[in-house]
Amino acid sequence: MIKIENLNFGYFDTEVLKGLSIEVREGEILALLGPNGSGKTTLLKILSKILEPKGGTVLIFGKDIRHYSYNELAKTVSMVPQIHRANQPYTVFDVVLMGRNPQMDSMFPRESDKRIALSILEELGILHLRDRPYTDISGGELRLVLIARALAQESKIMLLDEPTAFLDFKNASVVLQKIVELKEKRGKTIIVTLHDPNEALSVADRILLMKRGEIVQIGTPEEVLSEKNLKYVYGIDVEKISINGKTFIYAK
Ligand SMILES: Nc1ncnc2c1ncn2[C@@H]1O[C@H](COP(=O)(O)OP(=O)(O)OP(=O)(O)O)[C@@H](O)[C@H]1O
Repeated sequence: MIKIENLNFGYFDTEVLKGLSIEVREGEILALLGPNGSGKTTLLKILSKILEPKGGTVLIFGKDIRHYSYNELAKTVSMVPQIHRANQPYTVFDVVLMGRNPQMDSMFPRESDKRIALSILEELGILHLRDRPYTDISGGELRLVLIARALAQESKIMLLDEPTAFLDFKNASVVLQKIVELKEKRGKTIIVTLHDPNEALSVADRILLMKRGEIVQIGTPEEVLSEKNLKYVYGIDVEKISINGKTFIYAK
């Protein structure tokens, strides 16, 4: 579904992604894990054509990302950014409706587009915010709105950059459950950056562990989240414990 070969990228003279080769399988949740600055967001920005590779290829459904128009790519790939500056006081409903743009033939949303936006707001438990300006909501509420906007896009591939950042304990768990549901019920392919290995353990089919723009290991959570790998990547000692058949990782 996504095939990345020998991908290189750098900002100015600084190399940030160094010869990455990865295949992302249809219908899987791939979690990107790695310390701050390891290149996770940069990789997502390349997959959503915000940045262009400096070397190597990215194929999405067999087609080079360079040959996708922005509109065509937006039908296939949606992105929930890590940082979003809300400038204009659009209502929450209008922001979510904007997610329908790539699917619309004219400038005007159809009734069906509005229905989709409303049902997504309801599904994420933020229907009560629909008429509020999205400049005047909390950081966690804004994150849910951005997730709703990406869902409204109805793309096969979703990229989520730290979707649980700023969320309270309950909403973080709602979003993680939603990610799993999106895969299981809607067949989405999801690439998600996370910081907490426990969150990655709970949702990911596979984990890509990165350090300074390179792949440390890609594989199942059990394979990748070894004490040795985590020590190598984060420089801390961790311990894995099992409670009722579930594994948890904590820093010692
Ligand atoms: N616009 C930019 N201009 C120059 N350097 C940048 C820019 N954006 C990111 N970088 C640098 O590229 C490297 C990778 O950054 P990136 O944001 O991809 O990492 P990350 O793994 O997503 O980090 P985090 O977990 O902190 O979000 C870092 O060294 C960062 O300082």
